[in-house]
Amino acid sequence: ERSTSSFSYSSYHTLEEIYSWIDSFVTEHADLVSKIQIGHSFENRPILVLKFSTGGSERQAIWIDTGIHSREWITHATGIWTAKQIVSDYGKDYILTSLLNTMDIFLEIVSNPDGFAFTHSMNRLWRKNKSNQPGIACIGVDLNRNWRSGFGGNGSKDNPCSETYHGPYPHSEPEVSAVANFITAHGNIKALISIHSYSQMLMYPYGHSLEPISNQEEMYNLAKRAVQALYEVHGIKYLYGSISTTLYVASGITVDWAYDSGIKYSFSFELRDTGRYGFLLPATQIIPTAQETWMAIRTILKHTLRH
Ligand SMILES: NS(=O)(=O)N[C@@H](Cc1ccccc1)C(=O)O
Ligand SMILES: [Zn+2]
Repeated sequence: ERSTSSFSYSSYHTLEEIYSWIDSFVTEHADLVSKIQIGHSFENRPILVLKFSTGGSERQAIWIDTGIHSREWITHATGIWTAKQIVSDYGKDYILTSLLNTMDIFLEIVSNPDGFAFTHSMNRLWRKNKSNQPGIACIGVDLNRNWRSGFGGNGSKDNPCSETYHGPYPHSEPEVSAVANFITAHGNIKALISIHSYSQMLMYPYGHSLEPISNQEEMYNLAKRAVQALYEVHGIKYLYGSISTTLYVASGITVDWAYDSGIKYSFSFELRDTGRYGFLLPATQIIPTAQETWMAIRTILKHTLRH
């Protein structure tokens, strides 16, 4: 990709196309965006994060990740569109402008590069990463079960052949430890948004237990406002609430670890649709999905900026 102007935001792309787009995007917006490598995957692919910053040092920041589950292609596509929206909103939209004048945004688009490459090469419905252990027949750990929060609990499996295999120990997976170490070292992340598909839900901790978080009321009301902002774009309805009560019990998940690490505004999205196409969402829905998701994300950013 020599320039992002020839990149189609309404198509799905390969890992190589996305990494190449990232380089062009950073070159074209060098005043606002930089590329950080926070680690490498099991198969030694770089793990890349876009940093949106207007300067300063150790500023409070927002973390957004997409693509933890490799088959959820709508999430990477939404991440790419969101990156473009952030740079075009800065200087125009008062929320993004005031946010980026005092805070940074980190956006990890391909959080599971090995799995993503595999969905293009061998198995479109691959979910996990590609790590393997000697003597074990099945490959891959579920990167949304490997976090040190309720690790190994209900809603995760210790069978390596399971789609929700939690891995041998917390943060055993390089794709998880890279993010956990980055966030811990940064120490000033105020909100975390981990984007999945599908089901059309906006959720917050906990997943590993039915116990309400301390700021449950605030999170419920914020999720309600975010879902309303999303609905107003294309009329798409989302459910919202805590993960364990809205969806199912799941242990070792990103947002529970984030919340327990002090990131009070930790959310997880399940994007379109509700099952008609599922993970095979047609590319014609990429931009409408990204547009409506942005309005929900913007609502969360606005609240974080003010609290
Ligand atoms: N995206 S999904 O189909 O895998 N569903 C997710 C649901 C989910 C999403 C966020 C936190 C906990 C659980 C999963 O990890 O099971
Ligand atoms: Zn997922």
